[in-house]
Amino acid sequence: DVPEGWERKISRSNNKEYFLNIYTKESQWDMPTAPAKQQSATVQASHLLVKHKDSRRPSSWREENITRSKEEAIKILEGYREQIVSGEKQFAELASQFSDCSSAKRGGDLGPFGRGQMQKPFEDATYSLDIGEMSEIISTDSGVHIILRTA
Ligand SMILES: N=C(N)NCCC[C@H](NC(=O)[C@@H]1CCC/C1=C\[C@H](COP(=O)(O)O)NC(=O)[C@@H](N)Cc1ccccc1)C(N)=O
Repeated sequence: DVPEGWERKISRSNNKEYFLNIYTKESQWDMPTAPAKQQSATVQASHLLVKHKDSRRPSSWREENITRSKEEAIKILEGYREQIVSGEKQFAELASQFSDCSSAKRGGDLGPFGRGQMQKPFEDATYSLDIGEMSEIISTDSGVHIILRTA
């Protein structure tokens, strides 16, 4: 039968058998060969990035040549963070309007990612958030970010 922690399911879309990890709710087509992991290897997050003149790439879909200082970027981001915390604005609304990352087109959503994919300060901040929690302002070579962990 299936190793511990897995459940055999039938896909409603193609009637094929698949396997569900009962802990992480992740699913896979292949027959599992080991007991189900109790922690998901990936996380999902959205972010709002404000770049500055010292960013590794001081340019974005919003602004061809970004010249603001890092201090200015932090002040701007603090303003957005306050609007989100107060409930005045939704994270995705501000990210889609103001984020200097191409993920702005998806309300800031970066999709799922595992360790080793994002810059370390970004990865560590995301992994230390609970699902639904928003980070303080964090700094990477890309600029300054606020992160909302979504999965
Ligand atoms: N899903 C992935 N693995 N994509 C590769 C991520 C590379 C990674 N990126 C970062 O760590 C920072 C934090 C989040 C976004 C980001 C930077 C930049 C913006 O900064 P810039 O590079 O101009 O300095 N946005 C991106 O990369 C976007 N493709 C992210 C994205 C956009 C739309 C959909 C999915 C992902 C890195 N190791 O540099």
